[in-house]
Amino acid sequence: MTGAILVGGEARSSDRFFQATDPATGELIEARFPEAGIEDVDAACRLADLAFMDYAMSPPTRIAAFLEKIAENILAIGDDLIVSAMRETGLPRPRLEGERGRTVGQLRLFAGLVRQGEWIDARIDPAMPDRAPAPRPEIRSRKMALGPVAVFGASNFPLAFSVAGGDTASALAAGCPVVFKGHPAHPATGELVARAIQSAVSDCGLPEGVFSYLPGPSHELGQALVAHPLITAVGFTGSRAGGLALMKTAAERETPIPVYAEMSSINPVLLLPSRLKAAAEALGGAFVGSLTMGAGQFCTNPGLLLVLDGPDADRFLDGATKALVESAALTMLTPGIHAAYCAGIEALADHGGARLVARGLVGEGPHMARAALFETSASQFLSDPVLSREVFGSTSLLVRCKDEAELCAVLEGLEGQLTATLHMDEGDQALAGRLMPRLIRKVGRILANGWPTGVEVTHAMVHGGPFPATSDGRTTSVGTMAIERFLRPVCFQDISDVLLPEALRQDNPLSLPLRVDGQRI
Ligand SMILES: NC(=O)C1=CN([C@@H]2O[C@H](COP(=O)(O)OP(=O)(O)OC[C@H]3O[C@@H](n4cnc5c(N)ncnc54)[C@H](O)[C@@H]3O)[C@@H](O)[C@H]2O)C=CC1
Ligand SMILES: O=C(O)CCC(=O)C(=O)O
Repeated sequence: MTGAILVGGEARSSDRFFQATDPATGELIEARFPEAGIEDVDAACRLADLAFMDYAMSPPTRIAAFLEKIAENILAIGDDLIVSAMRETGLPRPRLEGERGRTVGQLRLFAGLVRQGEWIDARIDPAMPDRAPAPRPEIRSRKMALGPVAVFGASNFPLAFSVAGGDTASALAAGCPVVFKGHPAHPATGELVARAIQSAVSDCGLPEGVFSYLPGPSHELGQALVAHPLITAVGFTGSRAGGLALMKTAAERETPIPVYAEMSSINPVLLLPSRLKAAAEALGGAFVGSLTMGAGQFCTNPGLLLVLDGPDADRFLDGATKALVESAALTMLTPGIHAAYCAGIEALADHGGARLVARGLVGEGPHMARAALFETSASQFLSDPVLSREVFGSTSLLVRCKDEAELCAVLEGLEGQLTATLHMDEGDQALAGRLMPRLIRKVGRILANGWPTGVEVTHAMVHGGPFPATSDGRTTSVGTMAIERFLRPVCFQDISDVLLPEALRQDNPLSLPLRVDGQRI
């Protein structure tokens, strides 16, 4: 790791440098990293475009082997990767080791998906030369990669949502070269992973432009990347302001492109009455575990609790308070995120419409988050949009609803969400059934009797949801369905076999699953 901008196979430097902060001490980390400039953006995008068709038309086995090689190279970095991520993010070792496992598992899951071939969605509608009154031509189609993709990593998952995270894995799986904008909060960790990908490109004999890495803190860098005419789509996880700014740039280009941005969510948790009666205090304690995990720096953090008012709501608050007042303060990812968290808590504490229920322990480090829990009434909540704004970190607001109608009004007033959680038992089935259509309209994932933090990476997972949880609620950024974001269908009508992509040739040389005249074979 030398501090470099990686443009294809080349390591470049710059005359501008930046440093990361160790959030545990507040000190700058000594290593200096070159800031990528507009010329690097242009060179990376041109190389990506040059690599595109060769890479996209590769047999699935070649792409799958590449994804597996990336996973292998990441593991080969060894403990340096974990140590670097700990220093740059303040996250603890077990969490980062788990995240490395998730990252590698994600790459391997996509490799399996790519090999299996269903994602190509090869379809053949045979010609009907004798059809009357007019013959039908032969029609074949497959899903094809969009082209070079710009990916922005998140600060809160320096491995699983960063350089080799879900957006990169799904774009590479689809056959799209990736130009990655490095997150300025973890440049050493980012570069270690970027070099692992760069080596995998050469180990697998792929064109160098399949991957480039552009580190830097400036918005201009990210903007130039999204505006670059050779970029065809964007993957992003981060703030609402950042996601919206990139969506605007993408929409205003001469050729607008899709932006898949995962932004803000407060993840309502509904504590239904029968379950609450049975387990109010225990639920309060379990809730605090999810709230404070990772200093609450999850977009799936349970930021809103909805409850029918009554003594069981008080018992829940008692249980939560007991756990919360003993919860340790944890270091946040960056001074900026910590400052935004403190400002958010202050705004809620000063807000006449919300009452502070409890705070966690005070920490000793410079950027430590004390957990917080507030409560309010549904009528207050409904009358003031400030109360439903995300405060990124370990804080949550309990809303007391006087009846089911008020609970439904609160749900209907919410913006789009990544998740909604039901705590329920058999006695709550009927109410849950009435709430379900409302939840389906609002969120990407509905779960029962668990907590929303900790997303599984699987085939059925949806980590998405209507705006502003994401910029496009039709998709997911976690799980194998994420590949769909970077594909488009291309149809071949009466094209001779020799000109067809291999995936659609008559003798099915890739042994792909096919849909012939609508039937799976
Ligand atoms: N949705 C989620 O999962 C997450 C949300 N956040 C939110 O984001 C806040 C700040 O955290 P960051 O990780 O720094 O997110 P951020 O959105 O500020 O930055 C993410 C990436 O986008 C780039 N970027 C941001 N604004 C841009 C703009 N206007 N033009 C071009 N590029 C831009 C940054 O340089 C960085 O590479 C947090 O306080 C939290 O509210 C943070 C992490 C994850
Ligand atoms: O909860 C998780 O595992 C994922 C959360 C997430 O996507 C995020 O915070 O960006």
